Amino acid sequence: MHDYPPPGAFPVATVSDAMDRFGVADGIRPLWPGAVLSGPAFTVWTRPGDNKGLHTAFETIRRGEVLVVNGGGDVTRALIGELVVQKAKALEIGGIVLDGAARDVVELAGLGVPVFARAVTPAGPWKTGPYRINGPIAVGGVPVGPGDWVIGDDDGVAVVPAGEVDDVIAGTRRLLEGETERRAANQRLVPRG
Ligand SMILES: O=C([O-])CC(=O)C(=O)O
Ligand SMILES: [Mg+2]
Repeated sequence: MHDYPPPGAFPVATVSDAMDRFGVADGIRPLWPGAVLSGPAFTVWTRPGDNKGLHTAFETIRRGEVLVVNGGGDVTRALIGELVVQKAKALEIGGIVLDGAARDVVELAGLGVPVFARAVTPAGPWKTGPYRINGPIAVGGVPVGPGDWVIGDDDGVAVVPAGEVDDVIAGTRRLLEGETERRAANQRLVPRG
């Protein structure tokens, strides 16, 4: 498993800027304020509204890995809730990103596992499959493969292809230096007239 920067080390917005502003999962939001994640993807492609594949993923997912689920963008069934996220916490995974929905949001915030999803609904999931584990998927229109770097913060989620991580981190650092200079210049502004 790759070692990627710790959660919150880099703003997702700037990392995306370093990929020519690509790589952002459209419409995927944190389910509680302040949630940050960073780690290698463990991917699941599931039938919309069905979480059997997620339970299978929990049999092999490793500490620090981020469970990334292509649920087809379905918002009518929650793929996870408190009980699933309790498993995620016990296994110390890096977090969960769903192109789908979740429920039990008050309890999720209390558990402190970073969870990002397209929607919230009280409707529970089906549990029959089919699903695919650790193959190429898409989340919010962005390709994700096993081991790609997934990062999330209050702005949303971005995915960096595993082979581009070093270049993107170097580019992000350069952009952050430029932003520091622009911030200082902004603070020197004074009103005219
Ligand atoms: O019933 C489910 O599979 C989803 C859920 O609410 C939980 O994990 O707590
Ligand atoms: Mg529940």
